[in-house]
Amino acid sequence: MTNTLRTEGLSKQWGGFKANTDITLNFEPGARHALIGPNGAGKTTFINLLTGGFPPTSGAVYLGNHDITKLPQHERVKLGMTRTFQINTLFAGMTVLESVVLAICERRGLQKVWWKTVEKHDEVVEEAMELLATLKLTNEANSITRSMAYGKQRLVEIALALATKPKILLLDEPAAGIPSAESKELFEVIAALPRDVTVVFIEHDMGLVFRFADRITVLVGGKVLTEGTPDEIAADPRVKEVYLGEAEHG
Ligand SMILES: Nc1ncnc2c1ncn2[C@@H]1O[C@H](COP(=O)(O)OP(=O)(O)OP(=O)(O)O)[C@@H](O)[C@H]1O
Repeated sequence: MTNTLRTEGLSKQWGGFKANTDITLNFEPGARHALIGPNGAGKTTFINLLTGGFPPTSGAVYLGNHDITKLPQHERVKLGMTRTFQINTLFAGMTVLESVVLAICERRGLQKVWWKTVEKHDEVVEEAMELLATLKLTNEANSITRSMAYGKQRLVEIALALATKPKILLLDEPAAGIPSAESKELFEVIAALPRDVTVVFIEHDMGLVFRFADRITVLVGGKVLTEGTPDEIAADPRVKEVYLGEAEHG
């Protein structure tokens, strides 16, 4: 499958410290794939290796038939893999619609001409409104992003990532710092995204993970402990041990 993301023997070492060791994983197209594990397990490091935040010490990342291990982040985005970024000060002061229009123009290479070509402008606004509808943000189209609830701001970040038309969307704790009612709503929207987008996400809230993931990978000490369906993971005594041990120490 051209949309399959996979890694082979991916490792990252900081000096003598092994943050990721020999991670070989397959992300099925359309999956809602959660990465879980205790603090410091190497989840964010792994996402950074996938997106090109920094290079691996060894191993490879493939998107379909492309070996993307050495590609910079923007090239990976062009091939269909993107992550969310915190809304920067420029986007925070704009309306939701303006931000998404700008992101779509960027993808279409229209950033220098869009305000001149009314016809294209209409097309872009239409695409932006469709995207906002997918994310249940239609009513917020004209709101200034920074004035919105945090849960809605996270959705705007996802809208900006989706404006690049990704096949793979990577989310590092999308619900961090938002009230639980809003995070459930956020995950409902994420779960309902079109199935042509594979979603890989890190999440600490096990309620959300088991409700919304269809595959789960457990990382411990930088290595894959196990991988499977939510039922398989819930029944795995090694996983219980890791989380019970963490609870006892915490
Ligand atoms: N740039 C870096 N230099 C040195 N060590 C790093 C660097 N980035 C991460 N680490 C270390 O690698 C380990 C894994 O960190 P990482 O952030 O990937 O874990 P995590 O599973 O995402 O943790 P959390 O759930 O707490 O966010 C940690 O011990 C961290 O201190």
